[in-house]
Amino acid sequence: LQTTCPNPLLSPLYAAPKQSPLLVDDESDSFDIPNLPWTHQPLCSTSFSDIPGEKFCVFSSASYNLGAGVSFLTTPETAAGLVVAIDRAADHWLERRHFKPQEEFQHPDLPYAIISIPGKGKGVIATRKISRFETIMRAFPAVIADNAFFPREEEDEAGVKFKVTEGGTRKATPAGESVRARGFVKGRKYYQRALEQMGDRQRVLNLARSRKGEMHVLEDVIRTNAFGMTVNGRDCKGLYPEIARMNHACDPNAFPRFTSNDLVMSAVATRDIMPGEEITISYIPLGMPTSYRAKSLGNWHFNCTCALCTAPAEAREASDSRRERLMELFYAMQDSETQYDALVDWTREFIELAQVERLITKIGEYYQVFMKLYYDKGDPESAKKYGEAALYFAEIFSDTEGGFCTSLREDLQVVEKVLAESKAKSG
Ligand SMILES: C[S@@+](CC[C@H](N)C(=O)[O-])C[C@H]1O[C@@H](n2cnc3c(N)ncnc32)[C@H](O)[C@@H]1O
Repeated sequence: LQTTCPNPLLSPLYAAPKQSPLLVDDESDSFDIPNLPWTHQPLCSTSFSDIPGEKFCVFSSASYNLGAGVSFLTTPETAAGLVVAIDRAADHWLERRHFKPQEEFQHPDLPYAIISIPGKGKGVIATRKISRFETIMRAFPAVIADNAFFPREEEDEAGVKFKVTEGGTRKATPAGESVRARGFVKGRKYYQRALEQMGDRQRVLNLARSRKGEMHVLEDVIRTNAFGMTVNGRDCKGLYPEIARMNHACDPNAFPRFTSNDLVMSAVATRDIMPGEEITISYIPLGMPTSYRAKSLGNWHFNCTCALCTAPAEAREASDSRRERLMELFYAMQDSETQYDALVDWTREFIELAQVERLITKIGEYYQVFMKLYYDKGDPESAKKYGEAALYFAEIFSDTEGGFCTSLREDLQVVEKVLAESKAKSG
């Protein structure tokens, strides 16, 4: 009986760089060691966490990205894990030429320009034809902040206000005190520090704001412009100033793709884009009907004027009914009572509707589910077909080294093994 891990050093559990020389905080004697990118002593606090003693700090590198700089509001462990990714940004120096604090921007080597768009502030348009699946832009972060810096406030059925923390624990708020107000005050010092330590503040301060006056300017900019993302297993908001100029559309022609190994956020074209066409991304989950989208976009504090939301009622209703049917089919297909023949019919119907609704960036997700369904129904051939297609799209639109692609590759290996075994048996 083996009671200890045979090779503890290789276990991912042991990979956390607890004793790593890269792990520093406000109490470290020296953070000025050769491998560290930080240009300032971290500023830390234990008040952002419900876990006793857990620290969150501001880590900044003013020299990152040709002096544009970056600040991370995160734990010392996560910051230590980011050091290698920060270094990798150097590989992309050619694509960072456009990092200048201009409000409007065009460069002959880049396929887009940032211009004013009536009713939407600034926006990004194509300056030449961009082909489907082409990477339009690669953006580097100005700030990545853990969600612990953004307390949410919710009410229970009796109307009592709760602070919802990162770990999901709920704390009742003292009567009459606004948690949002407390959150703002607490974070203010750290946002200010993150801003001051950034090389190029204008790059961030020029960005759109939607809640003026209520909170620290950096928090407002982050809430208006940042992407939700997972970094080292933690939920964060990432501010990528150049890509943040892209406006929202409910049927967008681009998709933001985050790669964890270099912290780059790219915009990938989901279809051919013609010169002069606005380049858009979706700020909310794709494939939802109008009422859900309006509610979701309410959190972004603007009324959507995209082509789908302003389309004639007939077109919107037709799109809504296709989207509702897609959801209905997706649940029905996953019901354990579903027979194989029905699964085949519904898969065909589902794919046709998803094509009409142009949900190409969701295809990887859908096909992963289809792979599992066909595998469970004893059809590994079809499972393999959907698994391969899922991986093809996942590698275009998501992090090739991330969890989704990795699990797809592992699932495909299982399916291929089963197929090889059954072929060996029959042959
Ligand atoms: C992330 S910024 C996008 C860039 C922004 N237009 C700018 O000037 O920097 C988000 C803001 O852009 C505007 N916006 C984005 N998409 C829009 C849309 N579909 N309809 C109307 N306004 C939009 C809203 O003011 C929103 O708060």
